[in-house]
Amino acid sequence: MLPSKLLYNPAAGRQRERRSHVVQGVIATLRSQGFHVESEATRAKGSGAQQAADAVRQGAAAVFACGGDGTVHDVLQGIAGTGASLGIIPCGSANALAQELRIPSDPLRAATLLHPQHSIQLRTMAVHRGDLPTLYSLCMAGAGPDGLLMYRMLTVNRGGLGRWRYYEHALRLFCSHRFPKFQVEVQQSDGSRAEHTVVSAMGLRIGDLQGIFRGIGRGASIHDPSLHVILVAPPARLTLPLWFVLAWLGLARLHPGITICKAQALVTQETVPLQVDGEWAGHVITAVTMAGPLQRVLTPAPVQA
Ligand SMILES: Nc1ncnc2c1ncn2[C@@H]1O[C@H](COP(=O)(O)OP(=O)(O)OP(=O)(O)O)[C@@H](O)[C@H]1O
Repeated sequence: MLPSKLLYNPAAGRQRERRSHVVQGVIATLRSQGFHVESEATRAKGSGAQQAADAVRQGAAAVFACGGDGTVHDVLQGIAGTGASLGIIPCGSANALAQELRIPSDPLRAATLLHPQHSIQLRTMAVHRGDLPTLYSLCMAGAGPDGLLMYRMLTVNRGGLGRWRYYEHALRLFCSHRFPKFQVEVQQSDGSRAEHTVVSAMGLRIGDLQGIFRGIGRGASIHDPSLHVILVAPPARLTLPLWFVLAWLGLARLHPGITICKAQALVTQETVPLQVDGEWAGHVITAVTMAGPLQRVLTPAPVQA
C-alpha cells in the first residue's frame, strides 16, 4: 500500500454540498487500488502547498489534489522536487491538466483508473519572480491581460458560477483597460534569443484551455519538452480580439500580430501582471523556464513520456 494524502478543496467547482460524500467514495476506491490514503480539506486559498509539503514530510509518497487546476497548482508547490507523486481527482470548474492527461472529469471514475504503478515523469516549468519564491507549473504562465484578470478575480465572489465569472470579467477588463506593451526575450530551443514587444506573453504546456479559451493553446502538449510560447503584439485593442476569434476558429497562426514558437525560456524585461495556472502570481519581472524538477504524475494508463 502506498502511503498517500488526498487534499480536497471544499471551495472548488460546483456541487460543493456533495463534496464530502464524493471524497468518501474516492477514498474508498483509491484504498481498494493500493493507496493507503488519508484525506484533509484545504484550509484556505493557497494552503494546499503547505499541507502537501507537510504530508510528504510525514511520509506520503503520493499527494492527490481533489479540486480544479488551482488546487493542483497549490499541491504541486508543496511536492515539486520531493519525489512524491501527484494524483489528480478533478472536482473544479476548470480541470485542464486532468483533461490533458486523459483523466476523466468524473471524480469517482478518475479514482477507479489511478493505480500506484501507473505514472509518468513530466518536466515542470519553473516560474522565477524576482525576490518571490519560484513557482512550479505543469499548465501555463501568462503575463499581461490574463495576469490582470486573475488579479481582478481575487476580489470576486465566484459563487459557483465557474467559468462564466471569468468570461464576464475578461470582457469588462477588455472594455475598461488599456494594456501596456512590454519587452520579452524568448530563448529558443536551438539556443538563439529574440526580443519582442508584446501586450501578452504566454508559456503553455497544455493544448486545451477549455471553454471559450479552448483554441488558444492549440499545438501545446504536456509531453513536449519545450515551452509553447504565444506572443501578442500591440495594439491590444486590435490584436487581442482578433487573436481570440482566430484561436476559436483554429486559425491563430494566420494572425499577423501573433508569434507562436517553441522555447526553453520566456523572460520579461520589466514588471508585468502574472498568472500561473490561473492563479494570481504577482506584479513581477518574470522568467519562465523549462528547468523545473521532474514530477511524477499518476495517469490512468502507462503513457510513453
Ligand atoms: N478552503 C479553501 N477556501 C477558499 N479557497 C480555497 C480553499 N482551498 C483552496 N482554495 C483556493 O480555491 C481556488 C480555486 O481552486 P480550484 O481551481 O481548485 O477550483 P475551481 O472551482 O476550478 O476554481 P475557479 O473556478 O475559482 O477557478 C484556488 O485559488 C485555491 O487556492
